[in-house]
Amino acid sequence: MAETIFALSSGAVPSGVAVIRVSGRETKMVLEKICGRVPDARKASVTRLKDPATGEVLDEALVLFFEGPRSFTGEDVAELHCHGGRAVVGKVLSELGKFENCRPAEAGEFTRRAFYHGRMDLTEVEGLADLIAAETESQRKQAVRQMGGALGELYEGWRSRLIHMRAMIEADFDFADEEDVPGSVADEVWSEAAALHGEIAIHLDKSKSGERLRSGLQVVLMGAPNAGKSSLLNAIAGRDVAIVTEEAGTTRDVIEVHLDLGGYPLTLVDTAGLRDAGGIVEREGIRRAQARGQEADLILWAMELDGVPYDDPVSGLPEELREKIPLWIVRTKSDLVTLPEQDSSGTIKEISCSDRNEEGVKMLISALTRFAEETISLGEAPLATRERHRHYLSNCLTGLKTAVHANHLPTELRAEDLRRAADALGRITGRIDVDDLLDVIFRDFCIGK
Ligand SMILES: Nc1nc2c(c(=O)[nH]1)N(C=O)[C@@H](CNc1ccc(C(=O)N[C@@H](CCC(=O)O)C(=O)O)cc1)CN2
Ligand SMILES: Nc1nc2c(ncn2[C@@H]2O[C@H](COP(=O)(O)OP(=O)(O)OP(=O)(O)O)[C@@H](O)[C@H]2O)c(=O)[nH]1
Ligand SMILES: [Mg+2]
Repeated sequence: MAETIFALSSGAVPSGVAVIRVSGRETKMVLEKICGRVPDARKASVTRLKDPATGEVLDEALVLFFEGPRSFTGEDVAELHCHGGRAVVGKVLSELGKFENCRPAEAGEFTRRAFYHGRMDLTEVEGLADLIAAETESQRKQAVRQMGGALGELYEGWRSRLIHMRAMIEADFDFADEEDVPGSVADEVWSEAAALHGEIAIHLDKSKSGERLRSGLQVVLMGAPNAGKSSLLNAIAGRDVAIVTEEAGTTRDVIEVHLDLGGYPLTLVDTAGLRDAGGIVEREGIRRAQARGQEADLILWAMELDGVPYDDPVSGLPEELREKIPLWIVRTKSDLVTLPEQDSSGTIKEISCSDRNEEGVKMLISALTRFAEETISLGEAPLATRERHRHYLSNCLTGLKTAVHANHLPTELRAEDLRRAADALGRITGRIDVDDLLDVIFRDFCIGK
């Protein structure tokens, strides 16, 4: 933190305006040298930026100064809102680099300083990263909520209940020898711990939803060669994404399209048609198709309405994909034959469509939209959104469970399990030693954030 950092915080140049952010101890000195003065804190002022050595005007900018600790990072912060030309931005950044103890910021470093100075907890930091990555309304909503502290507050609330339980147990120790204090305090604590275990278990159960919302549902198109998968992908995407030919074995690579279905994110994946193929390239394509199928939230099994026996419609689908993953049969090329009665028996859902028939494609899109709504419905309660959260939540549950059930063990040991449970929650919010986690969390940030 000894160094002052700077970076372009707005998007790619050229742009209408470019925001260059500076944070750290030298901020005031930088402003004096480059603007001629330190502007009033938290007031926008139009200022000429000058080369400190020659006095040459670099740009006319809007300048903001935030005096620490009332700033985004908690340090002195300046923002130079310059014109967004490549040369302007390049020149201002290079002048900033000439000041002593000033250097370009690393990815996420401003936010890292905000975390370090206690302006944000780790779940808020993650929420901010998610907000910048958000592509759909539901993702934006979840991220704004998490950035605003909803998830962190939930976990800190649970943690303070655990800390309170331990305090009760310790108080019970202190009074244990005195006759007039009833020995039931501990019993109460254990029933409270059991109740908390229940709450956290429910929350953990729903966490898959939060993660799916963050990363988008994976829907994988699979089927025999020539079934019409790529045509369907193009029809749903509304553009010509994948190559379509009458040759079986056209698609080899995995092709992804990101869709926004009623605000829910869904990635539709086109894959190579499955068959016992000879060529090396096609075989590799089929291997990748099956790997994507394994990770899918839903498989769309494409097959022509005509010509394929109805007794085993999914023949060709690897055994291991049949049971685990929801699967819809999509009868393609429905324009070529008259439709049989729709059969919607069992868990397998059937939809008929054709890339030549808008109605069928629309039906499929609305079925996918409903699937997304049902799978990742965004309720009122904040959801865990990362594997990291789930990991520590289950550590917390283990601690709680051990404490509750170990009634044959001395209370000190059971209290120690409560501490472990509380620490696991503290690792999620970043209140408990997290140095080892930070690099991973900040790795995905943009420079300037
Ligand atoms: N120009 C600009 N726009 C931006 C940001 C920014 O840093 N600069 N933000 C960031 O990337 C976001 C806004 N977030 C911010 C959060 C806190 C503070 C801040 O100065 N907080 C002080 C004062 C709060 C107050 O006056 O109410 C504090 O928390 O003490 C600034 C921006 C989005 N837009
Ligand atoms: N009439 C009609 N032809 C279709 C329809 N969908 C696809 N086709 C034709 O069927 C052939 C194969 O279509 P593709 O979309 O390439 O099939 P695919 O399943 O992606 O095939 P592979 O990539 O080889 O596995 C092409 O000639 C398409 O024009 C449809 O709805 N109606
Ligand atoms: Mg194809």
